[in-house]
Amino acid sequence: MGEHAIEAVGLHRSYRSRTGWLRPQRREVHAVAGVDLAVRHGELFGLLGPNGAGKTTTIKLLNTLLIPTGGEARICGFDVVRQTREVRRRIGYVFGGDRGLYDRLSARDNLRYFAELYGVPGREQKRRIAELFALVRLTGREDDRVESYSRGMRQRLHIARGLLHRPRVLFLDEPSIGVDPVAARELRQTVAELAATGTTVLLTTHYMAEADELCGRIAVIAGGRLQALGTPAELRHHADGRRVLEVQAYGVTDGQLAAIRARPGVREVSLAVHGAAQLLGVQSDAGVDVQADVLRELSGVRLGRVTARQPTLEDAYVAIVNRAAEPTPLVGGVPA
Ligand SMILES: Nc1ncnc2c1ncn2[C@@H]1O[C@H](COP(=O)(O)OP(=O)(O)OP(=O)(O)O)[C@@H](O)[C@H]1O
Repeated sequence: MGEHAIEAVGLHRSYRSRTGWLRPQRREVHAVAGVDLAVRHGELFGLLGPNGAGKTTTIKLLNTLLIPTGGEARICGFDVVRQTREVRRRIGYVFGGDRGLYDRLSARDNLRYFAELYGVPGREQKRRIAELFALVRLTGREDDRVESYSRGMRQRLHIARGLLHRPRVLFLDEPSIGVDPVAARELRQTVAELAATGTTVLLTTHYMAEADELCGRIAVIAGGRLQALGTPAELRHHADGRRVLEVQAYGVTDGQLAAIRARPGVREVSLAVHGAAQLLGVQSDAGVDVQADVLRELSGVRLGRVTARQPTLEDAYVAIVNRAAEPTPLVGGVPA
C-alpha cells in the first residue's frame, strides 16, 4: 500500500471536439491541465470548482473510467492505467442524481444485486448490508421499494452501494445535487461518519459550506488547474484584507455589474439569484468604503437589505475562482 491513498502528478486530459457547422473548427479542450494531488489515507478531501472546472474529469481519471493524456496517478500505490484491477478493487464511485438504482426493487434487493456484482462473498452479504443500512440511516426502510424513497434517501442508498465491497477510497461526485437542505445535512452526517471509519473520501461539490463543514483539506480547481489547496482556514486567507458589501436587489444589469467592477477599490463582484431577488456581493479592499459608489451605480434598481460584513470562506472561493478566470487561455483552436 502506498503512503498516500490518492496521488496524482501532472495529471492531464484533453478532449478534441468539433464546433461550428459552416466552418467547422477542431478544438482541443484541456479539461484537466496538469493536476498534482496527494491525499492521505483516511482524509476527507474536497475538490471544489465552478461548472466545467474539471472536477468530474479528474475523478474519472482517478477511478480508471478515463485514460489520462498525460501525467500519472496512483490509488493506494497502484497505477490507474497499468493496474486497473487492483485500483478498482479498492475504490467506490458515487455520483449525484438519480441514475444507477433499480426503482422497482426494494433497497435491500438493490444492495443484494450489487453485492453479487461486486463479488461480496454470500456469507458476508447479509451482515455487510445490515451494517451499511445503519451507516446511511436507512434501517427500518430496507424493504421499501426505491421508488418510494426521497432524493436524499436515494443518495444515501447510493453511498451504501458504493461501499459494499469495502473500498479504501470513495469518490463522491456532487452527492448533494438536487437534495433539499435537511436531507443534505443528513447526507453530510453520513459522509462524516464514513470518514471516521477510516475510508478516504474525495468529495466534489459546488457548495463551499459543504466542503468547509466536512473536509480537512480542499483543492479549488478551475480551468483544469489547481488554483488553491489547503485547510478551510488556510483558504480563508485568500480574502484577507477585504470587506464585503452585500446588496439584495431586483433587476441589476450586466452593464451595472461592469460599472461596479470598475470602481476603485473593488476586487470582486458576484451575483447570485434567489427566486425573484438577486444577491450582489462586492468585495473591496478593507480600507475603501465602496458602499456609496455601489449604491450610486444601482440608482433606479429596487433594493432590499444592504449589509457590510467580514469575508467568509465562500468569498475566498470567489476570489480564487475569479483570479483563475483572468489569465492563460486553455482552449486552443485550429481549423479542421
Ligand atoms: N467528453 C467530452 N468531450 C469534450 N469535452 C468535454 C468532455 N467531457 C468534459 N469536457 C469538457 O471538459 C471541461 C471539464 O469538464 P468536467 O465535466 O470535468 O467539469 P466539472 O468541473 O465536473 O463541471 P460540472 O460541475 O459542470 O460537472 C469542460 O470544459 C467540459 O466541457
